[in-house]
Amino acid sequence: MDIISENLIKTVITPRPLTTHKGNYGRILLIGGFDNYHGAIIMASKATVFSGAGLVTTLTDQANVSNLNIAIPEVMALGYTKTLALPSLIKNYDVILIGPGLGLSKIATNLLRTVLNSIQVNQTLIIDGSALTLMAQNCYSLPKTALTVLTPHTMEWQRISNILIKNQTVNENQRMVNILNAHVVLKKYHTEVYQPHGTPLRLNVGGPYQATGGMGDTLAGIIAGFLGQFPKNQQTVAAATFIHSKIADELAKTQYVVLPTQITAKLPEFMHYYSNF
Ligand SMILES: NC(=O)C1=CN([C@@H]2O[C@H](COP(=O)(O)OP(=O)(O)OC[C@H]3O[C@@H](n4cnc5c(N)ncnc54)[C@H](OP(=O)(O)O)[C@@H]3O)[C@@H](O)[C@H]2O)[C@@H](O)CC1
Ligand SMILES: Nc1ncnc2c1ncn2[C@@H]1O[C@H](COP(=O)(O)OP(=O)(O)O)[C@@H](O)[C@H]1O
Ligand SMILES: [Mg+2]
Repeated sequence: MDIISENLIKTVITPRPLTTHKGNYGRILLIGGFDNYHGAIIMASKATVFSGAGLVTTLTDQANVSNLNIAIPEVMALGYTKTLALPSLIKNYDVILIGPGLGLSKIATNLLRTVLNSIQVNQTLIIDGSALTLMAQNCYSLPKTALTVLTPHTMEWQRISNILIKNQTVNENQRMVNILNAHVVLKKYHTEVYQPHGTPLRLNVGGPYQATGGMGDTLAGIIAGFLGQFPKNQQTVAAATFIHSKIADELAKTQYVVLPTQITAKLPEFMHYYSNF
């Protein structure tokens, strides 16, 4: 088990070549924010934009569109309708994140199933929150993509892997990661980042001041933003995970709790620091 270091993050976050444009920094599609979870996808979308993604589109509950537009006008907001042609929409994106505030409704299940059936091998898929629970409930298999990243908390991992929380040892987790053939960010105190048949990485930053609803939605958004612009590998997933909790640690020097949106607001400053580090 290796520790995720500041050295790793500086190799991932590099200065931008002068002639690049938004098309070079990822076309990201986020899907979520239904039922009473509208805020989750707003937090995820904000985090994706603030982490530097080039073009961000968010598909959410129709009733959430104006709130999303007000919260983060850089995002192209799409309201869900029954006539939505999701398979042809998905084709336009490099990275798809599904799950923050998706809920467990029939609409949510249909959206997830369509994503799993439509995604192509050159695309990256991130599955978070309710989408993980739906995967487990419906016994859905993971598709073949360039990279699939699951971002469960320990209960979501129990549902997906059938490994009880008390039995979630590094060896057991790695065994299941190999079977699933997906990257897994197992969120907890000292989050672990797994890749199939690889060496697990452990975070040594972060703490209970992060125990606020939306903290994981925000992390999922950062991972999406990072995978849109940096190499699609475990180091990039680990760098996103590191910066999320590193910012929290900095804020926690003077704050009892750290809010997800405060972490997001600090992303550009911390990315600037690490790009020149
Ligand atoms: N503002 C919004 O719109 C927000 C929307 N959100 C959205 O809500 C959706 C449902 O996600 P969820 O994680 O809240 O519920 P669910 O998967 O049923 O887990 C609950 C069960 O798991 C356990 N458990 C929970 N966390 C754990 C942990 N870290 N480590 C270990 N155990 C943990 C917990 O245990 P207990 O609290 O009972 O001790 C309980 O048994 C999802 O789409 C998400 O994006 C939220 O992000 C909040 C802000
Ligand atoms: N005690 C803790 N120590 C470190 N990180 C924590 C702690 N409690 C929560 N977190 C972090 O907060 C996030 C919680 O994720 P999750 O439960 O999915 O949140 P949500 O679904 O409400 O957005 C994870 O990134 C996790 O590592
Ligand atoms: Mg979550």
